[in-house]
Amino acid sequence: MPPLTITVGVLALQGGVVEHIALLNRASANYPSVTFHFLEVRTPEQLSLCDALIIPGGESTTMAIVARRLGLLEPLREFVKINNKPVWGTCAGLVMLAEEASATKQGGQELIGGLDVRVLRNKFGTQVQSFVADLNLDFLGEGEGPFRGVFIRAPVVEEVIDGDGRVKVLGTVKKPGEEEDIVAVRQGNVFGTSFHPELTGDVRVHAWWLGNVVEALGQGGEGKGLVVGKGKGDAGKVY
Ligand SMILES: NC(=O)CC[C@H](N)C(=O)O
Repeated sequence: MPPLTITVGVLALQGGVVEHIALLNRASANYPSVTFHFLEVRTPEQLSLCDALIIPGGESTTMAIVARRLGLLEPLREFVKINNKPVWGTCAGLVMLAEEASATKQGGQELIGGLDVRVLRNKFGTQVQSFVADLNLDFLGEGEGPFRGVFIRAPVVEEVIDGDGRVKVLGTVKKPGEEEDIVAVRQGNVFGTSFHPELTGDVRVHAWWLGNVVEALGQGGEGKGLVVGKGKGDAGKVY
């Protein structure tokens, strides 16, 4: 069996690209039998080399305009919704992966979609209202301590618009005096977080997601016997 090689792209039109790549590199140490390539993606050709993709934070309106100009919007939609490759969006990336967004600029903004949710952009206000909150992310596994969520002009999921229960809520935050907000969701191959794990130095969400990528790529090859994921329900599972 040939060794398993996985190429993970990070959409690099703007926003927190190098931070994601740094944490992906660290997370990849959890999967020593897999060869990972991490690739900055700016063209449809580069996207076509990827098995999985991260869409970073930044500004979703700008990202959509640049993606359109570079001919990337349709290939991204195909990547997420037709080829069903694993994709993770953080903050503006979550906005891009939503089917609907409110608080958009006049005339709306283009989205990639894939998550049957409506996001509310900039839920907590402007840059100066950025905050950090300890989150209980059960999917990280039993007994894991809280995860420091960094929220910067963050969106939240204001409504799940899929009635079939395909959208799983994986994390919430509750600010004092406010309602609980949904800040992490997954629908099949698509994962989104309102917060920025790449800015924390805490590798756990990246390691969990890479474990999912390895699993999704379904691996025979070297993946056989690989222990991945400490997520609920798959602790110690051998793929
Ligand atoms: N930190 C971020 O990614 C901010 C997201 C930005 N407010 C948007 O709606 O696109």
